[in-house]
Amino acid sequence: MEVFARKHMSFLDCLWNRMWPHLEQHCEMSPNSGMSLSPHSAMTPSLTPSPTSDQNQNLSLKEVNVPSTSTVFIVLYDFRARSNEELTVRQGERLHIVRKEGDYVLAVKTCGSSDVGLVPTNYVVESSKEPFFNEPWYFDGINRTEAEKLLLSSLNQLGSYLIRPSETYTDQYSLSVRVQNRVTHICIKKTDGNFYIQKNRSFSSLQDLLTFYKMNWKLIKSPLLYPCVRQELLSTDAWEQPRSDFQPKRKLGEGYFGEVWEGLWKGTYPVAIKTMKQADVTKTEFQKEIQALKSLRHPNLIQLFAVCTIGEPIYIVTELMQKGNLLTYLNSADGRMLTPLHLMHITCQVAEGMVYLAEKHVVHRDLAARNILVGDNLMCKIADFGLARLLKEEFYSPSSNTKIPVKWTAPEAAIYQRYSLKSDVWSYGIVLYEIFTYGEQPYSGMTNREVLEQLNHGYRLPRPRTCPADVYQIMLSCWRDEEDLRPSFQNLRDKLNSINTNLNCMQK
Ligand SMILES: Nc1ncnc2c1ncn2[C@@H]1O[C@H](COP(=O)(O)OP(=O)(O)OP(=O)(O)O)[C@@H](O)[C@H]1O
Repeated sequence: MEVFARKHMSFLDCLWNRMWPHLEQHCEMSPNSGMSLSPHSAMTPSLTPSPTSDQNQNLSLKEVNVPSTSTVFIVLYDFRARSNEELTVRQGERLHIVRKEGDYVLAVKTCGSSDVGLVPTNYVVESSKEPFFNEPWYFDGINRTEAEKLLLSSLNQLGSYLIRPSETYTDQYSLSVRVQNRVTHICIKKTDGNFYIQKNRSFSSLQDLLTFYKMNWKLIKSPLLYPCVRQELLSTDAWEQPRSDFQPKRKLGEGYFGEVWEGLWKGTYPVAIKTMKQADVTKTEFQKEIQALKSLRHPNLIQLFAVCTIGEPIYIVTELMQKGNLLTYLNSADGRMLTPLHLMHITCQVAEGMVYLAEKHVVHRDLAARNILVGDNLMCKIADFGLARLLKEEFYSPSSNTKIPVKWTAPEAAIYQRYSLKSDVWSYGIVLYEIFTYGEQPYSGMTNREVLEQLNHGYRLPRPRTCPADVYQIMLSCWRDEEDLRPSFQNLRDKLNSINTNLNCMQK
């Protein structure tokens, strides 16, 4: 009875294993026998002993490197692990292959357990052998989040769709469709080789299923108009956080990049949320810059907390600075009370942050008091480093002269876009001017064109009344025509620290 049931109704293996658990023993084979004792032995290929290697024992996904682009393999036959080194897999499951080891592959399941183990090579087949693998709408090896990211990107539109293997169930697929600004995921089941969404309508191929639901899209409430445009996925990592974790509460301001909101992370932690439209940034640049921001950490730089790049608008989430930007702060009643000693303290902090950026070879391009943020105890932090480069050319080019902050920008950068650490040094000189004038507009009353003309004739901003003479000399050195003659940020920091120390001593 048992043999008959197993032979003729092998798809009920789970049930038979429960009813006759002892036979599972029979399914196992001696590691050295080289032949299968499985009841399916007529169908399954023969086995050679797996390579014994201590390395593979108890490996988990964390410990092995699975290339994100690795080909997905499908399991052809159930395989029960006979030692710690092997991986139990079921027909239809999908695997990433870590490497080949003789007649075995070291594999990890694409979903579920992250255990790594050996599976006989002849028990698996590349998923590219599936009949629909080359269809434009079929996306192998992507998960729900990645599908959403692709469909919601600006290259796709309402009605864009794709089919992907289910993350959770073997032999199931998901039809992901963009409906307005969200994605719906519809489950496609497969039974006896037929695919269906609704039990009473099954199709022998995914192609047929799609043809039907394109015509009868109201049944799934999602028009299927365009296969999803393929593109490199924005990488998902620990910085990517769900949009729903952030609640914008109060608008703090607006800049070229979009709006900035005070908000809460998970309902409790105060954060600043900067919003940017996907359409305004070049994607590869965005990736590069955000990657750079993630690696920067300094007490005088605004700390990046998280990003939300799935959907619109992009969120860049940073620490919240309670007192807002330095320009507004200097102009405020509190700011007006600051003594030259306080002002020196601010200049030193900004210089410290810029030394760090210089060491990391990051050019700010938009250093200005409006991009420095103030917290409690006059803590100052530089913001927006690197963001200027994210904007598409037409949004931030000298030809659209209203956009470029000419009065803060070194002439070679404003005219020839020759940005460098030394053009940042020029801008730092302007920040010193803003600090010692309590936030006055530099070159007040002059147009951008007049500023560039006057600078070319050797004109420089005058010394602010509260500015010590040696600090004004530093400002002038930042505005030297020749970039090479301008001081480095290390040099500026050392000089300002020593002036600050002297001032402090004089006060005592
Ligand atoms: N992390 C933050 N904490 C508190 N306030 C912030 C934060 N980031 C920005 N703000 C506020 O939001 C305003 C707008 O910021 P945003 O960076 O978009 O524009 P900007 O720096 O003023 O101009 P631009 O970006 O065009 O140079 C800032 O001036 C500041 O007052």
